[in-house]
This record gives sequence, structure tokens and C-alpha cells, in this order.
Amino acid sequence: MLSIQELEAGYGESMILRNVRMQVEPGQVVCLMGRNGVGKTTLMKTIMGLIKPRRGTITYNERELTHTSPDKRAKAGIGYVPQGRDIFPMLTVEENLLLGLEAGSVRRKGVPDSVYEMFPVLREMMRRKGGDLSGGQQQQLSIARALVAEPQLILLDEPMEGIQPSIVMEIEQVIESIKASKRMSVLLVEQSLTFATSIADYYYVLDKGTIVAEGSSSALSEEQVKKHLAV
Ligand SMILES: Nc1ncnc2c1ncn2[C@@H]1O[C@H](COP(=O)(O)OP(=O)(O)OP(=O)(O)O)[C@@H](O)[C@H]1O
Repeated sequence: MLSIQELEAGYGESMILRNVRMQVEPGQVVCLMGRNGVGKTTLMKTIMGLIKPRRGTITYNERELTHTSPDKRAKAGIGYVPQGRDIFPMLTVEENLLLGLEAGSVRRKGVPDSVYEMFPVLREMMRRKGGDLSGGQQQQLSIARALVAEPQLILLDEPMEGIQPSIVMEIEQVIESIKASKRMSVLLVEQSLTFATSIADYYYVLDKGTIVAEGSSSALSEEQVKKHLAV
């Protein structure tokens, strides 16, 4: 479904990603791991079209998207939840979610019930301002906002970062239920070995802008993680 070949991208003169190859198959949960600063966010942004690659191709559902705009990629069915929680603090939870509808290609008036079923707390807080939610709830809102557009592939950049363990579990459950629904693929940046081996199907390790290890998550050993991820 998503296929990346020989991708090179960066900022101005500085090339961050070199010769990146990656595949995400329909229904797969793929975990992208790597130390701080190796280029994980740069890769997610390049997939979403926020950074223009210098070389290589990005193909999605047999369509080449390498040079298309971020909104065309969103309309093609790619959802993106950036690192940090970029919700609109002055808008209500419901208004934040309705904005998510604009991104996709689905014509719908309201927030689908399935999204509130995944995040019951957002239904309870529908009329509250986004800025009044706790950090974990804002993270749930930012994932839910991407889901209302009903993407086929969702990119999640460190969704578990800096949130309390109980919310981490809720977000893991959401990812598990996305996986169980078999309607969406997930590509997420996550450092936890437990997550990578328990929920993800496949993993990639990025180091200095290139993929240095990959494989089925069930075969991911602590030794490999230590080798590639220890600081
Ligand atoms: N806007 C930018 N302009 C120039 N350099 C940047 C910019 N954003 C990131 N970089 C550099 O690109 C490199 C890769 O950063 P990136 O954020 O992709 O890494 P990361 O693996 O996601 O790290 P982290 O886990 O800390 O988020 C870093 O050296 C960073 O300093």
C-alpha cells in the first residue's frame, strides 16, 4: 500500500534521510524505531508531503505521490498525527474533530460514532475547550481528529511520548482496535520494545537517516534493540 524507494530528504543543504526503503502493507502495524535525532520525524513529514524529497519515490496504492501536496495525500487516504499535540485549544473538542473531516475525502456532516466509541472520554468532553483537556486527552483528540477523515493509512509520531501510563494503555488499545478492524494500516514512531513486539507486525530501525534493521516484530530481540537504540 505504501512503498518508499531510495528516498533522500532533508532541510536545505543538509540531507537527513539517505536511501530509505520501506513498505507498509494493508492492515499492517509498522513500528519505526531509532535514537533521538536520526530522522524519524523527517521521514514522517516527507511521507506526508511536508518536506520535499530530493531523490526517490513514494507510492501509495499504486499511485506515485512523491511530488503531490499534503492535502492531496490526505484526500488519498493518509492521516497524520504529528509529534506533540497540535489541537486547537480555543475550539471545543467537537469543533476540533469536525476540522478533521475537512482533511479527508469522505463527505459526512458529523463526527462518526465509531470515533467516539474508540475515545469515550471525548464524547463526555465534547463541549469543552481543547485547551482544558489533560495532556493525554489532547493526544487522544489529536489521534481522533485524524481518524474522523477515515484514512486507510495513519502516521503516528510518538503518540505515547510524555503521557501517563494509564493513557498509554488506552492509546495502545486504540491501535489494537484499529488493527483488529483491518481497515487501516498504521505507521508509528515508538521506542518501546514492548509495544513493538506486542502490537506491531513489522519494525524498521532508522540510524543516521538510513534503515539499518527491519523484520517481523515477533523476531525483534532485546539484543538488536540494545545495539541500535541504546544511547
Ligand atoms: N526544521 C529543521 N531544519 C533543519 N534541521 C532540522 C529541522 N528539523 C529537524 N532537523 C534536524 O534533522 C535531524 C533529524 O531530526 P528528526 O526530528 O527527524 O529526528 P527524530 O529521529 O524524529 O528525533 P526525535 O526522536 O528527537 O524526535 C536532526 O539532526 C535535527 O536537528
